[in-house]
Amino acid sequence: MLNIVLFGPPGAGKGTQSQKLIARYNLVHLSTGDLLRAQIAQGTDLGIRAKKLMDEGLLVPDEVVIGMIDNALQDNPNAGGFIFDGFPRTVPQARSLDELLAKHDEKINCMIALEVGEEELVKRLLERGKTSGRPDDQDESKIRRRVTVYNTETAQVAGYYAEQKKFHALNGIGEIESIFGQICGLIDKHKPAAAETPAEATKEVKA
Ligand SMILES: Nc1ncnc2c1ncn2[C@@H]1O[C@H](COP(=O)(O)OP(=O)(O)O)[C@@H](O)[C@H]1O
Repeated sequence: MLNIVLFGPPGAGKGTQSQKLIARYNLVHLSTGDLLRAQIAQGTDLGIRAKKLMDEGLLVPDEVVIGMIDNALQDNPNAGGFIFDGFPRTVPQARSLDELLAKHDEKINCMIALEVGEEELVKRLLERGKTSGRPDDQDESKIRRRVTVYNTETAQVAGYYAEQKKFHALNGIGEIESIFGQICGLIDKHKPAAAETPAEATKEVKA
């Protein structure tokens, strides 16, 4: 399996690049933002509680998103791998993700961070807010709060993956296709050599 964390502040382009990556590598896209918005649309208790926080640009509690990811991993036993988008957003979430993947004998292969400065993020999100219908995209002060939450609570997740030598940063400003090409270059360098594993395993069994 190929498991990638796509990382970066709100508006960095994670969703756009995820769509292209799932097609190229046959992966399942797990966006905690999308999963939460699905809960809101269904009017579940979880959705009602999460909506208040999301509309204010604050994070929902770790155990809520960790539970959703746990369920999603179990719901996709035959996936070729996953793109985690918008998750993990805190160090406890990153630790939990490692534990959940370990239960399935899996791990994160690489984490790719898209770097974009605050003024560009605000511009992009206000533009997205014109059509996305997302309350958190329509108010500049809420957008800036999301960027601040990213800088104070989420940015340290990069250090967690750097310690595991899995952190890679790319400039998120540029042509979508060019950024996609750079992401694919990194993935191709770090993806597991699928063909080698079974052959090695067979050799060991014989020996
Ligand atoms: N992993 C997470 N942990 C906590 N809250 C989350 C997480 N993922 C999404 N959220 C909530 O959902 C909101 C929207 O997330 P998302 O769709 O990823 O948007 P964006 O990255 O564009 O801000 C966040 O501001 C936060 O309130």
